[in-house]
Amino acid sequence: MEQWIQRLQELPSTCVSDALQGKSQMDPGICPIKDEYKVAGRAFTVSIPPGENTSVLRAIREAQPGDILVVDGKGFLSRAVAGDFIVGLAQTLELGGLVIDGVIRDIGGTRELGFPVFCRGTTVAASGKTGIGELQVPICCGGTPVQPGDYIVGDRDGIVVIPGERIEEVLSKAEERMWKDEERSARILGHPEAARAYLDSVL
Ligand SMILES: O=C([O-])CC(=O)C(=O)O
Ligand SMILES: [Mg+2]
Repeated sequence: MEQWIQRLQELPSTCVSDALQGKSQMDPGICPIKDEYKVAGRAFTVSIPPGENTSVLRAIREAQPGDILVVDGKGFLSRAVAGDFIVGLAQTLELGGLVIDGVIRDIGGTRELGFPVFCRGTTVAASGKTGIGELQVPICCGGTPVQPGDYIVGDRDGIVVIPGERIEEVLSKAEERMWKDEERSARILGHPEAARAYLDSVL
């Protein structure tokens, strides 16, 4: 695994967001189907027309292990981009996760798989299989541009997109932020005098 991805996996999405000055996050309507899910890795992008998911299968076949499939389903809420079978295929081929601007189905079975999926919710109806769609093109997912090869970090707080060429700089800033936050909390929280001194220093 790329050392960048290992470092990304250790980071809360909030620190990555701070490193990007609060920009580049997806719409908060795209949520993990289990609270504890986390995704961190390179984006493999998929663009599909509303209600059509053949290209998701093509993407699962083409993507590398660890890749995060980022699917622009145009926010369509009536047809499922995937269900427990398609998510199971992504898991079997060791992809890193699925981020969908759209909905899934078979939610019970999909949760049981233990594979990280982020989406806008569920529906009962399947998508069509006409074969239309594009892989590894620039897309917009949850209102945010995503290029093939950008990096994605997502958890219960939200999903952040890191432009591929900024990964090194953003990682360093986000790590520094995380260490500073941890040090500050350990020093101040639970210590009333330190808490008062902190408030006096910032107000
Ligand atoms: O077949 C589909 O399009 C969605 C589905 O139910 C599955 O993946 O299990
Ligand atoms: Mg199904």
